[in-house]
Amino acid sequence: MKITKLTTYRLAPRWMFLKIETDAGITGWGEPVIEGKARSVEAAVHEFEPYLIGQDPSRINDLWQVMYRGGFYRGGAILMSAIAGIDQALWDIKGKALGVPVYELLGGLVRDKMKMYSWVGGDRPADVIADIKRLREGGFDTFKMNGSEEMGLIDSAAKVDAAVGRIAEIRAAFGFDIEFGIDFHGRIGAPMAKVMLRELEPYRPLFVEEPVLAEQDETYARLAAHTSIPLAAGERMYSRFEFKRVFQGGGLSIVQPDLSHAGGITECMKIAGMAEAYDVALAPHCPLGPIALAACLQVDFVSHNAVLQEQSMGIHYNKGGELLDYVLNKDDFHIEGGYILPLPKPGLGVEVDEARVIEASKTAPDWRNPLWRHADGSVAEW
Ligand SMILES: O=C(O)C(=O)C[C@@H](O)[C@H](O)CO
Ligand SMILES: [Mg+2]
Repeated sequence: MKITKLTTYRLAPRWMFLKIETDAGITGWGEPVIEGKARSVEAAVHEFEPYLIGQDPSRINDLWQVMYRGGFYRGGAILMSAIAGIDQALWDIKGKALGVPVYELLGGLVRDKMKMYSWVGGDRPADVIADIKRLREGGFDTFKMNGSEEMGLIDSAAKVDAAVGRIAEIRAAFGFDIEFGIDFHGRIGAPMAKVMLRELEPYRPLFVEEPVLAEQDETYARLAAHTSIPLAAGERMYSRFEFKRVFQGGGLSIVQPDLSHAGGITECMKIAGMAEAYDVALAPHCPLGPIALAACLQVDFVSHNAVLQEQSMGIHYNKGGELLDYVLNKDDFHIEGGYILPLPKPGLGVEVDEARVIEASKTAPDWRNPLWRHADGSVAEW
């Protein structure tokens, strides 16, 4: 079998799908994208074409190494997201060619169902109580929300109290019958992270995510020494070589590699294994589309230390497109009681509605995250 064509489709809400065709008529789909830089990733995918056209798609490991090492420069959000989507599509082809789901090629199921969580609130975490109530009726008992709005490197007790007050309201409304992660989203710098973690202790969140920006990953261990709250990060780390430093330095209880940013299934399987060796839990990041989620699930269902899976149903970013809009086999994404079952079909398990994808790609938005500024006019982390 030979790779014959790569086609990319940017489409609402902020996703990009990649279709890889072969001379055997088997097609694989991937989701290479960086939110807000889809065009850059699209260019990167097509710059990899000369390494892929005419090659045997079953040689995923060799093609991965060629893409990673063959161009001298390596790593980073754009190139690793391009490799991620190509890798996903190659695994999709392999599974379809052999007639089995990818998790069978990775050694088979370690669990019968996978725990999911739902986002509540938006960019500015306002009223999450109503969201939690609604989603609990749908069977979810685990949630995630932004922990604060803009936060200065040093900020006021009032700002801290406003952020912590929202968490206190959740516990007052639901007690400890629900679990939630608090995403600091990199908005809180190292000085205030210590303050916030101390004030959040009594409310026992399941985890705090991106307690500082990935570029301050040496801080994780220092923060972990000050709090019992499990710390999580990983969506802005792009290879096992970045995660290596975090495992060695310590401090993270949960790693959240993104299957569409960190080199795909091939790379995230290696990250998952490294995490297990350090007794670190795996909770893949996935605020994206169905192919990205399907790739996450393939890794979740074969990784002993996978504990939680993010999914984007109802997420505040999904304006103009919802998780399963471009999926024909919607029923296979069977979520019940906050768990999802393994996707049964060969490959990644997603039957893409290609006609709808092509149509949607004609009006693809150039999504960008908002640019926030502090009261003094300086740029604020979003
Ligand atoms: O889902 C998460 O944990 C996020 O922090 C969302 C963030 O990754 C946005 O997708 C960036 O545009
Ligand atoms: Mg996050």
